[in-house]
Amino acid sequence: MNKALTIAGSDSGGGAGIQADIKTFQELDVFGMSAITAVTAQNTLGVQAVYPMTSEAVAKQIESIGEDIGADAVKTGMLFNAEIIESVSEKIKQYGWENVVVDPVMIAKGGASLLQAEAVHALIRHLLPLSIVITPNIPEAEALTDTPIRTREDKEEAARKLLALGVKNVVIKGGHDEDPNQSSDLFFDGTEFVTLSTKRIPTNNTHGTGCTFSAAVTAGLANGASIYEAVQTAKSFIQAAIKGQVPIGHGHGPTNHWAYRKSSHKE
Ligand SMILES: Nc1ncnc2c1ncn2[C@@H]1O[C@H](COP(=O)(O)OP(=O)(O)O)[C@@H](O)[C@H]1O
Ligand SMILES: Cc1ncc(COP(=O)(O)OP(=O)(O)O)c(N)n1
Repeated sequence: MNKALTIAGSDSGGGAGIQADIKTFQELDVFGMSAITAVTAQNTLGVQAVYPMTSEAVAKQIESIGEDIGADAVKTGMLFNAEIIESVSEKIKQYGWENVVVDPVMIAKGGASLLQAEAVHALIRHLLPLSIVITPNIPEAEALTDTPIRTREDKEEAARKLLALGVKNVVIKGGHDEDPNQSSDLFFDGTEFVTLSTKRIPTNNTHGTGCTFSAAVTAGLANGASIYEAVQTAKSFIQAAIKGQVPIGHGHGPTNHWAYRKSSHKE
């Protein structure tokens, strides 16, 4: 039984955060566990409110997993503030977890802040060096590296800068790219750049794509895949999930977490 822990925020609308992560773990045959960092009141229209947990409450949830069940892979998502980042980093070190996927969540699609601006430094200093792979979108990669990203060369430069910060592997996700035809993610392991491209699906129902993608990478690692294999499967998983979109609510609907299992959506 392979087990994965997500340390992230709750999305009441069910499309992103803890809910997206646990659904993705389940679909990829991994037993999902959670440590909740914040409760968001959220739906397809946006984030209406954020209620952060105390760093003690977050640490305690992680201890409950670490002292008893253990985890084959761990993912972090919304961490909200520097205190939570520091206590999560301490606990990851305490339990010796190495398969750590950091999705450096900063801003939700509707513009709500999911990470305080002053916490970016804590993320870089404490958490990024503990990760096996990080999965920023383009604005997050720009914020972490202070590099504007417009071209492929800019992406490569940002990826190099992230490795210089102590990151071992990075996937810069391409959902925010301007290419109308392809959605291309750039993988870099310090040696080779690999582009993973799929057809861009014209839809507004992309709420939770980043969470779902990084959760699928985490599930792959929990199942014993290599980092690159886990990223490849995650790319197929998110493509199927966007293609099989769930048109609910009045804004950006969520992706379909069971679509990958249904072969008709696989590419
Ligand atoms: N419209 C789309 N069609 C196909 N793939 C997409 C689309 N939007 C995002 N993706 C993919 O979804 C994943 C998450 O990317 P992105 O949207 O950039 O993350 P985030 O939700 O963190 O902003 C990436 O693999 C990206 O290529
Ligand atoms: C609780 C919570 N965590 C993370 C996010 C961001 O999710 P993401 O996958 O980046 O998708 P969008 O919000 O950008 O659609 C979130 N919204 N809520």
